[in-house]
Amino acid sequence: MELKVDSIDFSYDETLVLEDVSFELKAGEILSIIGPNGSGKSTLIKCINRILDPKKGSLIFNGRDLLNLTREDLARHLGYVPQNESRNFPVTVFDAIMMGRKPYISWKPREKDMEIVSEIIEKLQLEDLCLRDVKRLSGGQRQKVLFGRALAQEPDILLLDEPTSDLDLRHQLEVLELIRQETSRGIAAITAIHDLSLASRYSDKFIMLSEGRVYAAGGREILSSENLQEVYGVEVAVLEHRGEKIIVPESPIA
Ligand SMILES: Nc1ncnc2c1ncn2[C@@H]1O[C@H](COP(=O)(O)OP(=O)(O)OP(=O)(O)O)[C@@H](O)[C@H]1O
Repeated sequence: MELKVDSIDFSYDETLVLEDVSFELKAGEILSIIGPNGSGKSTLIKCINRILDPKKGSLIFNGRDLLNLTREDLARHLGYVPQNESRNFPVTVFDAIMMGRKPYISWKPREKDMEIVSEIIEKLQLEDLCLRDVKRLSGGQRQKVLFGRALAQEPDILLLDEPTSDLDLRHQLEVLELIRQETSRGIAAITAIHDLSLASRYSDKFIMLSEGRVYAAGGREILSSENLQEVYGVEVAVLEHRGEKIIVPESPIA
């Protein structure tokens, strides 16, 4: 698996919100997109998932232009977890996760689809909720269901837009551990994330966006107090705890 994003631009109407964004991703890697509110993280994820079409540049997946893939192909290769999603029709947790199998089902789920969905429900410890309407879940429970639906797609790349924003400490770790487990089995993940300490712990590489441009890209070394101060406009202390970086925001820069 290889994804090459080369020099993409995107604008909503006339306003350019992504400019000249490039990066590469390989099987097994977790890439975190970081940057302040409005810097373009969700827009970039939506461009990769083809919800939005970049105005310029290319997205090459395993040597093929992503623009040439059918919706069904895309859904077999890319599993998207949106920041939030509101549905107007009732659907149970089980059925919501089964929706991830849609690209593989001709008219009704097979035994294998049922098994995959049941395994995911167990992995995410959603057994007690599996017949509950998704609308009657807490924000964090709903976020886990969206993650489960993406896993059910058995994608090559998981695209996760703030997958832990509604989760408590325990569930944040559980979901990030699951992402790591999945990537250790050969898929890749791209995650937009605000928690820089968690990002540091669980990511192999980073792109730091500032006003739609890549301000810095690379490994943990880009999480320096200089870069973070410049991009987020706050004084930041970068501490070490058991070999991991802990990012502590101290005070806004006047
Ligand atoms: N549908 C839209 N129409 C017009 N402008 C939009 C739209 N969606 C986002 N934008 C603008 O595009 C820019 C990038 O937004 P985006 O949601 O990608 O940022 P983000 O980094 O994901 O932010 P956050 O951390 O707040 O989720 C922002 O200036 C935002 O106001």
